[in-house]
Amino acid sequence: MADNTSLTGASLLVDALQANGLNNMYGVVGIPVTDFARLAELKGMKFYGFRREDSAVNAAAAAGFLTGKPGVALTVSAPGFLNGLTALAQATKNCFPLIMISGSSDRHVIDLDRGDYEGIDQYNVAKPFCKAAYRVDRAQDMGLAVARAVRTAVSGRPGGVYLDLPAATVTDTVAQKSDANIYKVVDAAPKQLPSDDAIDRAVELLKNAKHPVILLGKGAAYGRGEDEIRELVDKTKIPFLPMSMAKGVVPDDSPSSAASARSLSLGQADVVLLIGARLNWMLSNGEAPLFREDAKFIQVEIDATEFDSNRKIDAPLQGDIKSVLQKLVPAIEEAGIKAPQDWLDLIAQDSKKNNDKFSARISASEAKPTLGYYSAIEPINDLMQKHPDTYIVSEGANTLDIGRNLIGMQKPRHRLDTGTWGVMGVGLGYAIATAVETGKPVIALEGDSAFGFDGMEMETICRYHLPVTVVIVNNGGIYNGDVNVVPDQLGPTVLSHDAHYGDISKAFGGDSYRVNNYAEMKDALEKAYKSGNPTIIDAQIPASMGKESGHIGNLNPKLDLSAL
Ligand SMILES: Cc1ncc(Cn2c(C)c(CCOP(=O)(O)OP(=O)(O)O)sc2=O)c(N)n1
Ligand SMILES: [Mg+2]
Repeated sequence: MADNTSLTGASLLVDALQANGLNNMYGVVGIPVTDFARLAELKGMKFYGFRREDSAVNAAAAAGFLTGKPGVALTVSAPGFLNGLTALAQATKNCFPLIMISGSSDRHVIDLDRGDYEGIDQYNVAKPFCKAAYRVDRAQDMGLAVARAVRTAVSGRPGGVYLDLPAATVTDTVAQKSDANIYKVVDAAPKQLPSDDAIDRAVELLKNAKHPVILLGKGAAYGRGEDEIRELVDKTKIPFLPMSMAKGVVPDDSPSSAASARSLSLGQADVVLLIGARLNWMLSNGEAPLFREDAKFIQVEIDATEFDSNRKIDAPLQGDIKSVLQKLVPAIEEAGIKAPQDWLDLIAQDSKKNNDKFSARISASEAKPTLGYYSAIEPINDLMQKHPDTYIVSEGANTLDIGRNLIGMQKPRHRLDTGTWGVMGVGLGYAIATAVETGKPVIALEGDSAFGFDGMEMETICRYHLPVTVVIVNNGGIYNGDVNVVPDQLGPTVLSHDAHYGDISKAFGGDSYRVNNYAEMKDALEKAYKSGNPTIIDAQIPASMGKESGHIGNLNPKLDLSAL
């Protein structure tokens, strides 16, 4: 490499990323970052080229969730930056650490609005959608820029950081490398411990609880608190419920799981211990009837402004999850706290009733000659129990919701899905980064509409020959495929039902299967898993299957269209 290249902003940026242990980059190149990406590869980074920026930034976000280090994404300016912005915002909402680097224009051109090639004020546009935005205008500031980006992304509540990289900085130089002051951030995410008073307050509440429950959010998975949480559940037998991406923090088949008795366990709980879970829309904002009006809440949360966001928190425990639990669990054990047996019996009874109903639905679906949601997804659950190292990524509505309940997880951080915003189009980007970062097989369980948002990334999966099996549950529509409102006009939710999505995989050298019943689905899944090849399995189900908006139909305003 020419000597002066090593003194450019581009080279110093790579040095600073590598100094902080960041060696993978997910992006789409073009003006002004193409050579920057090439230089990154020449200096030992791995660059993964995508077909669209939102998938690349989603991949970097997933890498952040899985590794605890910020994922790194790269986009071009303006349209590429804007394509990545949704994923940057989604990462911030999900509290996944991520640094999105976008090429940009020089300030003097933007600020005088002189009309640049792909010129918008990206630095200011990004701010409302991320944890912080920084702009690096001089090569000499590169060490500081990356240090700030890394620390901001992972400290406190993790999130997305935008790093604006003007074209001029790419080629700007320093006289000597040391001028850029490149260093590894010291203790990027410092431990934060709760006060002894806060611990005592929480223990006091649990001591008197008749109906305690533990609610685990994706923060508990990200915070790597599984050892402490498993000990807490094992020692106290307090029933737990995992939110979607917290599944596996405690194995779903644990006898203390109350997931099958969700309404009863939350609706009758008198003390709720929230661990890395926010009382947002996914938990009815903490309101009745999901929770009792008189329920008391203990909340483990790193961001104090989250407390009382939706209802009074009686025992706030501020700190990082692992540090809080390392103080809280021994204190609970010392107090000899155990869940009352009558409460456990009540939950066990309700769980058995609901599990019996669920199993009957699965067996009925498996017995049918055609495929349904349950018979299409149950083979994935079977495979997961046999191979718990496998990762699951999922998106859709019914496909997502039924899959969440049907697929039991044994390990933490092995399930990624549409997250707090329920965003479609995350699946394949998440699957790619999961396969890259872990080297393990990934199953992407997709609704047919959801797959359409990022289906072209199947080419990326095939190009890097990743062990990703994409199962597309095809009911020919958004939620379902047979609601037409105007004769001989396709309804707004209707998509192609007799579709051969598998051909997209074949087009790029991947494998494909089309299955119409349980046995065929089971067989195709086994073959795909064993092959380690990129694969699409087209699981055809009737267009009539699927509820509008899956399990969150209550959020979709209903109009009386019959009168029209
Ligand atoms: C970016 C984006 N656009 C649109 C939606 C709305 N939406 C859409 C378009 C969904 C797809 C549902 O259809 P599917 O085929 O993926 O799954 P099922 O048919 O099995 O329900 S789920 C949902 O909330 C969204 N959540 N995110
Ligand atoms: Mg569908």
